[in-house]
Amino acid sequence: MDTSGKTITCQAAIAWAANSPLSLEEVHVDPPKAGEVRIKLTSSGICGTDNHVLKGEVEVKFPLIPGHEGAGIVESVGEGVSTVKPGDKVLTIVIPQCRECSSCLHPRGNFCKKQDVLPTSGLMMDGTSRFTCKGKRIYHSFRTSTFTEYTVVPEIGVAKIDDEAPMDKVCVMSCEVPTGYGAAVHSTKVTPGSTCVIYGLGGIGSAVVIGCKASGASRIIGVDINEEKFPRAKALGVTDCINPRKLKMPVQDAVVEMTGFGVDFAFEAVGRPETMVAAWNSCHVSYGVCVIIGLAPTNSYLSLEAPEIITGRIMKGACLGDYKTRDDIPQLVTDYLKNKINIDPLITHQLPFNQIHKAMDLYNAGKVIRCVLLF
Ligand SMILES: NC(=O)c1ccc[n+]([C@@H]2O[C@H](COP(=O)([O-])OP(=O)(O)OC[C@H]3O[C@@H](n4cnc5c(N)ncnc54)[C@H](O)[C@@H]3O)[C@@H](O)[C@H]2O)c1
Ligand SMILES: [Zn+2]
Ligand SMILES: [Zn+2]
Repeated sequence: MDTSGKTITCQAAIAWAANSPLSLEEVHVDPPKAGEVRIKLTSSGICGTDNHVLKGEVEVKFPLIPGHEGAGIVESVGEGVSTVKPGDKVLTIVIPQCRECSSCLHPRGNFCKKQDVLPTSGLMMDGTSRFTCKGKRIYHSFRTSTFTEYTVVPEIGVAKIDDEAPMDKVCVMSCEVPTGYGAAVHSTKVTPGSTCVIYGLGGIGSAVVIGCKASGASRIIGVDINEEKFPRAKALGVTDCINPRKLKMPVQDAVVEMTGFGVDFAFEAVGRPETMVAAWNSCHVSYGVCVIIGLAPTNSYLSLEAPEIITGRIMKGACLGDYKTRDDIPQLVTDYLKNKINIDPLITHQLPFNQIHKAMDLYNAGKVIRCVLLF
């Protein structure tokens, strides 16, 4: 049946408020307007950022359809869309690439001015929503919203990928892999023989480990308060695992002691100010590089010892591995198809979309690296 130009009625998970269970509802998805693309989702990961949204830690508007780490097939396109067509395999990307703003035009910039993360409006670029449920407007999540059978996203946030891509797995290429692997191999360029520490061994931290290992790091220290994460982290290349709650000293002091002088590269993949400060203080004071990946709660601040800043250490934030998203992420997918990156260990669970409650329970119990929802 040709659905283009028509409203589609389908199933979606709605968060009606912060800290309330997701509710599976029948929603109406409007056709894409000019510059927009409607996508039939095939898979979506559940990322730590979705958890921050659901817990009300980052400021968003409710009710909303969460989810951003999506893969799917283009169903229809709005006026003027030229880079994708119905039937194309695509990923939804949180940080778009408009190719026109100051970030996109800079050789290193990737935080496109047309993003809707910091701050978030919950609306498409024309200030309206494409979702309704029970007569109510439902907000978008970072202009992605992937916990739904169909979504509408801006063309500038759609990456067209290889026709051969396995659509049940490749959703993690939308966020987890570029963010974690990219932070190590692209944002920071971890050097062979270097020492690294990763705070948080969830989905993103595990992808950082893969990147550090691929770059030839000689020592990779993993820090997590959930020791169930340790066996998988070791299988990916972590050489030493630390549980800060079992230490008699601050975790950063333990890392400095273990390495003699502090690490070459520290990554924060938790999203809390205290682990960001710990990552900073784990670095070699002169040449260490601290990369902040975790998304801290809205209105939180870092407190650093100001005199210590002159010693030479670098602190850097990174979103989606600093990649030019629409240009570079499809290339990562092709590298996966050519067996240059192995993303399979990052997906520990797959469940049908209508079992999203079970998937959230597994996530909240700390059992998964990534659980992928299948449509
Ligand atoms: N910058 C980006 O582009 C980007 C992209 C995706 C996700 N993120 C952020 O990265 C962070 C991690 O996301 P994820 O998907 O890996 O989440 P996750 O829930 O899979 O992993 C988080 C891990 O941190 C651990 N943890 C919690 N408190 C800790 C502490 N005090 N010390 C050490 N470990 C602790 C948890 O046990 C868990 O293993 C989130 O803040 C998320 O918002 C950023
Ligand atoms: Zn994400
Ligand atoms: Zn831009």
